Amino acid sequence: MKYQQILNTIQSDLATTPYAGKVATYIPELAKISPKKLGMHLYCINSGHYSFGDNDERFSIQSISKVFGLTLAMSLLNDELFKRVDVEPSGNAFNSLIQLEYENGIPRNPFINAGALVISDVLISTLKNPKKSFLEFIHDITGNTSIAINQEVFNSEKECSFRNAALLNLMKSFGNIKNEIEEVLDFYIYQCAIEMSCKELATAFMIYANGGKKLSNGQQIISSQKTKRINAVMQTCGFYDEAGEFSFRVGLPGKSGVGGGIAAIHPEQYAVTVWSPPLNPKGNSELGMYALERLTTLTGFSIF
Ligand SMILES: NC(=O)CC[C@H](N)C(=O)O
Repeated sequence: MKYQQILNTIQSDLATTPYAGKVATYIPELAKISPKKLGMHLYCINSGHYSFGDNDERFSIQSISKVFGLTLAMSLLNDELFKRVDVEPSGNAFNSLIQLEYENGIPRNPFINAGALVISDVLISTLKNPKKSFLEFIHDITGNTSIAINQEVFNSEKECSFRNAALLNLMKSFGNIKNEIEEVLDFYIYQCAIEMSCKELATAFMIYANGGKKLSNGQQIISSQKTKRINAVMQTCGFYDEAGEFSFRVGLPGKSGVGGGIAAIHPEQYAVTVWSPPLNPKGNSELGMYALERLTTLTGFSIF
């Protein structure tokens, strides 16, 4: 089967697949999104773009932004970064506080909230204007300068980020947050409030499939050695306490967000994104995971 045919098959499979997932409500603004939204975009190195559904509609990327934060931090710093955040799967929920207490404020990995908050802290210490640099980084890797944050989602999360504030306070008590808690929280929530479509996200994630280089012009955004490491962390930690299940069913490095998006890559082959807002109990898009499982099954193409 050709790729577009495979995507069409997945689209019709999904239309009849029952789901139990629920749209995220703990950020009130996200609760307004229709659970019926569904889009998928496959961007192949050799043969270009394939898609279906709402693949051009922008949604809140939420925790998918953690991959961009890590990339930016790794492009600015070397191994000293990993003294402040580890690279082990957590086996816990994305916003859990538990391990931090007995692991001296060092988060398990950069893709749980605690780890992404440390990365935000590092970026604030390193960059003059972190919000601007973060957005410019996304503009650069997508070639699209219209990508921006959704102000309502930003305001909405700011009003209810008690848990992230708790994580920051706990880590600061261990000396692992250097800047003001309010400033780190504000920058972290800003990243999460960025909106991108499946197509834009697949274009951004192409750098991880393409050895750290932009496909459009060959520009090296991050070294191939660092790209290997980012992909390894996506494989082992991209889905919180469901990282094993995602590897088992899909077999690709990837990252999810509570906006219902998932971005994944196959090194040297493709970047793929899917958006379906209803989340399973672990906070990952239920139909999104199923769509990607179908993709690697129908193409016979996973990293395993
Ligand atoms: N898993 C996610 O997408 C969580 C991101 C969200 N902004 C939070 O901090 O709770």
